[in-house]
Amino acid sequence: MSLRLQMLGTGNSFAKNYFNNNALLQDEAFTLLIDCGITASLALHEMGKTFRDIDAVLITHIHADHVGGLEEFALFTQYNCETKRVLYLPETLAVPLWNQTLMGGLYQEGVVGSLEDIFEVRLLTPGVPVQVSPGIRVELIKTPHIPGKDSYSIVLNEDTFYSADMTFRPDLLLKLVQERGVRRIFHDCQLTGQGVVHTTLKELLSLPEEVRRMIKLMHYGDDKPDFEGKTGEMEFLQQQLTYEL
Ligand SMILES: O=c1ccn([C@@H]2O[C@@H]3COP(=O)(O)O[C@H]3[C@H]2O)c(=O)[nH]1
Ligand SMILES: [Zn+2]
Ligand SMILES: [Zn+2]
Repeated sequence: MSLRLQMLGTGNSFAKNYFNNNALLQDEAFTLLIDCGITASLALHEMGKTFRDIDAVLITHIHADHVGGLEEFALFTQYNCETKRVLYLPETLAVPLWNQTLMGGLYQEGVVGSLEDIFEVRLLTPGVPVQVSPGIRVELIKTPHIPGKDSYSIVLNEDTFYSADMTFRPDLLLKLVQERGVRRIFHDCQLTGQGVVHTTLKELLSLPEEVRRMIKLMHYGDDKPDFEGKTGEMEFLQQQLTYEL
């Protein structure tokens, strides 16, 4: 079964030359959006798409470059689509996503009082795989990002790791490759500075060559052109390009 990945954007939260790091995953008849940042609708527009083309959205964590477009997504589907879209949500994010992010703009007395009034909410438990569509199976892994702010990376179809924003976890990456058979890694990559809330290029370059060859870099800054040819075996994911998985 063919599976295609198309990054709406590959930028970090302050990038101006790249859209937010959000992804489309498509099998024959299903389209999953992974994260929905501030620039999501504009990025989709550039791709000749709208939120109508999305069957489900999965949220990895609550930062504006990952959820800042959900209000527009919600209102668009509420008033332009016949069916509710599915919202795959890590169970610990359900309350904060509504109470701390979406309620302000979406609450409407007697009309919208919860996520369930807009989305078909399906809560995800880390470590419990869910078959989202015939060709897309997701399993969450809680990964470190910002203390006290849950963030979840994704194992896709047993062979692909899609990192959320996360700090360096070489032990996890090695375990995924050596014990779970992961063969492809899409990873958050901060090109300069210390890895306080992200994984740095320097840290990823410290991984064994076998693992580096599996990695494509994403969630990078506008300084990316300065690092072309300086990432070893790891390639930069290009936004809006379609990758056959
Ligand atoms: O303790 C903190 C919290 C946040 N930040 C910045 O805010 C950004 C939020 O989006 P992001 O997760 O893509 O990247 C984060 C960082 O750039 C930080 O540097 N240190
Ligand atoms: Zn981010
Ligand atoms: Zn983040």
